[in-house]
Amino acid sequence: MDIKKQYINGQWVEAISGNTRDIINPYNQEVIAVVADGNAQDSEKAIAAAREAFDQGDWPNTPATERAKIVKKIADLIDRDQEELAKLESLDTGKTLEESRWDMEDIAGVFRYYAELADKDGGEIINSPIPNSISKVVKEPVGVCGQITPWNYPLLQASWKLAPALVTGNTLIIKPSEITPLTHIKIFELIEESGVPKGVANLVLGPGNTVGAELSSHKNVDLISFTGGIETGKTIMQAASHNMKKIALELGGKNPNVIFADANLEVAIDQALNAVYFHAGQICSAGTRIIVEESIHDTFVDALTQRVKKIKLGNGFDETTQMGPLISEEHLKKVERYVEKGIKEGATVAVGGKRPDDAELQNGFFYLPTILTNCTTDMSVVQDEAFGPVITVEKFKTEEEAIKLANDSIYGLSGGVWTKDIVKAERCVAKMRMGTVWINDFNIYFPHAPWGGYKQSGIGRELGGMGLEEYQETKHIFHNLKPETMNWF
Ligand SMILES: NC(=O)c1ccc[n+]([C@@H]2O[C@H](COP(=O)([O-])OP(=O)(O)OC[C@H]3O[C@@H](n4cnc5c(N)ncnc54)[C@H](O)[C@@H]3O)[C@@H](O)[C@H]2O)c1
Ligand SMILES: C[N+](C)(C)CC=O
Repeated sequence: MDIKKQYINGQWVEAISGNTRDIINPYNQEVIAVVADGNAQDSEKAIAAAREAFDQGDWPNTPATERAKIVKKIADLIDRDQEELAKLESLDTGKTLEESRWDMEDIAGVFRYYAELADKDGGEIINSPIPNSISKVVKEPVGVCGQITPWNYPLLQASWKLAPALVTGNTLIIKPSEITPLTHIKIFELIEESGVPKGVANLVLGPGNTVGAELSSHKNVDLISFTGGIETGKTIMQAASHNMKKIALELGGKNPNVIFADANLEVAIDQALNAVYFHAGQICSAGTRIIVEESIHDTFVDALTQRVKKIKLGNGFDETTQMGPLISEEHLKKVERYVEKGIKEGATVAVGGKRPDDAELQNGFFYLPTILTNCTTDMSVVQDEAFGPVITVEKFKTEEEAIKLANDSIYGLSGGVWTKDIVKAERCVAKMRMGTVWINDFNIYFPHAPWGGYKQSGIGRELGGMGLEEYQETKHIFHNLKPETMNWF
């Protein structure tokens, strides 16, 4: 197999060490690609290229309209190569091809959205209180941006970082998860084809504790934008403090899905499945904490369980497959341990709770879609992010209790409320401490609305206007049109 390379300073290059890494299909453990496996030296080289492109190059001062044209071209190229990108994403992550196709549509939409937003903010004239002066506020790029992405939605999470960074005139180095680099490599072919100048966008491949750590700590990186787990987020925050770089952190979630007895139960049950079992629950905003009103608890759980029993596991490329594997053996074991601990703490397995027995699934990292009942908020299984296909069910009697349970978490990424009572719904979401709340829906996101977490789910916002501002500095320019001496000293 040809070695897939990094993209640094406009060149496709192997790792300086010459090291490579096998990329594994989580459905059957076959090697699907061999990629360069960089280390801190490769990061250093990419940072130097991005620094030079920012300090000496034209990109930061290129008119926003011109940058927007290039970013829009990237969107068009994504559309052109959508099927190839979707297949690579499914091979690499195990998610169904249908889900990857949705992701690719979303991704092109993100590039298009930011291309359209690029030239809309021309700054602001301030009504200066000082006579004979002009006071204005302009937005400028932050500088060299380090970007680190996770394995669950590799290219989608990258698009939330690449598109706003590019249209605002920054230069960047992105590092995908070492186990899912394939669509990042492909999009850099498209970035090259689109005409982004050399050095502006760089791709470094390799592990977090070398390549990622260097990006987070390096003095020549002005901003680090990270999507991944809380513990890694803390490490990155500490590393970023070395040169006080700006940070944007999109971290985990343990997302409550509150179901009132007066909800449209048919829809609530159907969407409760979608909220968790897409991509085998490996979604930061998965609605894994079902909090259901006691009077409908048994009916709700029975109906949900019947539907879960019918979920078809398999190869993401098979059109009948509804749920693919987990990402790795290590992650599968983590999910197993999490469920075992929940059972020891008193949870009951309503369905699933183990690996499937089917012969055809034994080479993949599969875990059955699972529902745990009799859960209480003090259990680790209710508090910790499983990042797998596992629902925990808690009961409530009053609205107040439901909100208290929903907020009882170190996380604050997202949550949902199901009820036909619109006043009650608005009352609840006003009290829910999360960055995104859905009423009578779950897991909806689009480029126009901000995404990010309260509490330990993160710092900052991606998407929307706020996602653009993350990549901008704000400068106040005061111009004295009639300078005069004061003769104070
Ligand atoms: N909030 C969101 O929008 C969002 C979206 C997707 C995933 N996530 C979260 O991501 C997590 C799953 O992803 P993961 O397992 O890839 O997360 P992770 O934290 O293990 O890894 C994420 C990235 O960080 C890198 N990394 C690891 N150690 C590092 C270090 N010391 N310094 C710098 N970089 C380092 C990894 O190589 C990878 O590229 C879950 O917690 C999930 O909730 C959040
Ligand atoms: C943000 N989202 C839902 C696309 C992916 C989270 O893992």
